[in-house]
Amino acid sequence: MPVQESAVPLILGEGKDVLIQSATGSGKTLGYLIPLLQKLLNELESDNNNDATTTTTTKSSKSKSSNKNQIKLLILLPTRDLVDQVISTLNSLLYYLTDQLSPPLSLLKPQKSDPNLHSLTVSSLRTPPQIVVATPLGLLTYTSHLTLSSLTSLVLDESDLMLSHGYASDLTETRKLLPKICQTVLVSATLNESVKELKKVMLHKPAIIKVNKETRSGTLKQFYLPLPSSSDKLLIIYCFLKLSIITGRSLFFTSSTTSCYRLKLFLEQFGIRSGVVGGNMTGRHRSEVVERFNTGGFDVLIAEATEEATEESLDSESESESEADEITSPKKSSKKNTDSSDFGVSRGVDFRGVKYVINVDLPPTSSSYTHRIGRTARAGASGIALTLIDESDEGEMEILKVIQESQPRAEGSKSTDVMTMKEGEVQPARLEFDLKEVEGFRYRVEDVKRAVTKVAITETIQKEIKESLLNSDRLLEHFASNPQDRNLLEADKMRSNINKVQSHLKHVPSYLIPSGMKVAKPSKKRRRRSNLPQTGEKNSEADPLISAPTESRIFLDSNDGTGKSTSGRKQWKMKRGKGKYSKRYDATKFRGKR
Ligand SMILES: Nc1ncnc2c1ncn2[C@@H]1O[C@H](COP(=O)(O)OP(=O)(O)OP(=O)(O)O)[C@@H](O)[C@H]1O
Repeated sequence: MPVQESAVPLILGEGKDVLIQSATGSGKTLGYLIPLLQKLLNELESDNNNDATTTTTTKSSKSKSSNKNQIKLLILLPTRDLVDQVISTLNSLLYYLTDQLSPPLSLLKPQKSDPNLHSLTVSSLRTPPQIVVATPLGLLTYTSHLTLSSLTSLVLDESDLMLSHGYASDLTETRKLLPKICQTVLVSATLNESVKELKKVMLHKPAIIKVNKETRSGTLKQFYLPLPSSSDKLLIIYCFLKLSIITGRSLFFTSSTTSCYRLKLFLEQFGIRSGVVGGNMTGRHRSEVVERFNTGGFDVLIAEATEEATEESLDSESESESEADEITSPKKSSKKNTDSSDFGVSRGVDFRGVKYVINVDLPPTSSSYTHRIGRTARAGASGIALTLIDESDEGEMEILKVIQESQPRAEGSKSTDVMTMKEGEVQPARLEFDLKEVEGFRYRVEDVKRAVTKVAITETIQKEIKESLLNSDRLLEHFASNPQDRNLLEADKMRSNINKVQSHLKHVPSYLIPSGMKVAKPSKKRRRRSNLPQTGEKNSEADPLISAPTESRIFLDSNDGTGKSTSGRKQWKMKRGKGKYSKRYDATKFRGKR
């Protein structure tokens, strides 16, 4: 990966301070972790060699043990979710190094749901590990229990978000604890005022690594779909999922916890399993849901994008000229950290194999848009981003324009690509989809929408919170000594009025499927060749409630750049250059004949 090719020699070979600015999903995390871990191993080895050559044996053994128990590498991140993610990546990298390095320690501000976290962390700090991963606030919570005087490397990851999370004063405090010489790496996907601010204050004669989007090997195609009103969004989501226009792992971004659960309950009624990651959940619960999604537990993940309100004001801020020895937030009033502010999933979280990012609610800024769509097309893979827009809302249309200005033009693609786009087209490009094609589904969608009541949504949220508490490791001890609390929660969890799923809704009646989207019945010969089961077919023909076709009709079949579905015969002709797709085809002659 280009970012790693550049970062490793600069960080490890030249020992420079480095600013890494590269697109989402381009491999920045390993870009700094690998060289810094190697540097750490080199330091430990040289410390050990020095000890071996020291003459007094008593002295040497003392210093050996102390070297092993000093914090050498500190990684700061703006959210708890990112701290957990980096700890998990580190644990995999350190798998074969357990005899040389102790497990990394995370420092997080204790929350009400983690009453024992503080004492556990303090006891871990009695024999400090070499690597600490923390949020700035988490680090400052434990300063009286640790020393950073031996630190040799510091990383500020997702640094563009650091100041918008109100960490300016915390970072100023942290700087006071650092030794004078400490190699620092600043990492960000975007270069905004926060990053410039931090660069000025934290880096000394830095090398700058800027990897352009063009170096990405997979393609990220961006579309928007204007809808007459926001109430059409659920109709589109239902149709795209049920008609297999969207297949594979998809991430749906909404702007509130309620919209997350409304969508989840709505999809549930149609037999579509999904998971939610929202601000109402504990960090551990969120990590579990992400892990279940990453390992194929379900294909639809609905995420609440919470951190974007703070970014909004940042984006519009003009350049601030601050003194170079104090970190100030580019925002006029710095937002103070709260427990919920250090959560965010559209930034940095590594959702694996995401094929589609769907913005159910429009992100407020171009920067939050960039980060959301960066959850797909990661590590050289391809992906599609689709944003649903309420065209009656002028504000949304304005934001769309700003987003389009910020995004690269379409690269253009061959007919084999998932979705064809014209070279140089503005992105996100309009997806040509006629809502009339799916009008037949409106009745059932509206019916189900009515069934997803506010009460049902609130109960589901409460149920999730109870589930979170029941599964909490940290409350295990409490439940062991207070079983009545556990029983109360269990009983409460069962008392729910959430609507029962109606199994007939799982199926899509074939008479409702638009003709352009019906799968052509293959010939007998082709059926044999593709080993399709020849029995049981009668049933599906006789039953009007057959399941939807499993192939994507719009994204896969659209080769004419319009996004409209095309028939199988047209497909065949296009592929083989027959008929009007032949090079020798003369349109005037053809018209004459007719
Ligand atoms: N050299 C590599 N070969 C293959 N996969 C890689 C390589 N480096 C990183 N990856 C994978 O690429 C994905 C994206 O990497 P990473 O999370 O570091 O991206 P990022 O640039 O930090 O993105 P973001 O800005 O969204 O945080 C991860 O799943 C990671 O495991």
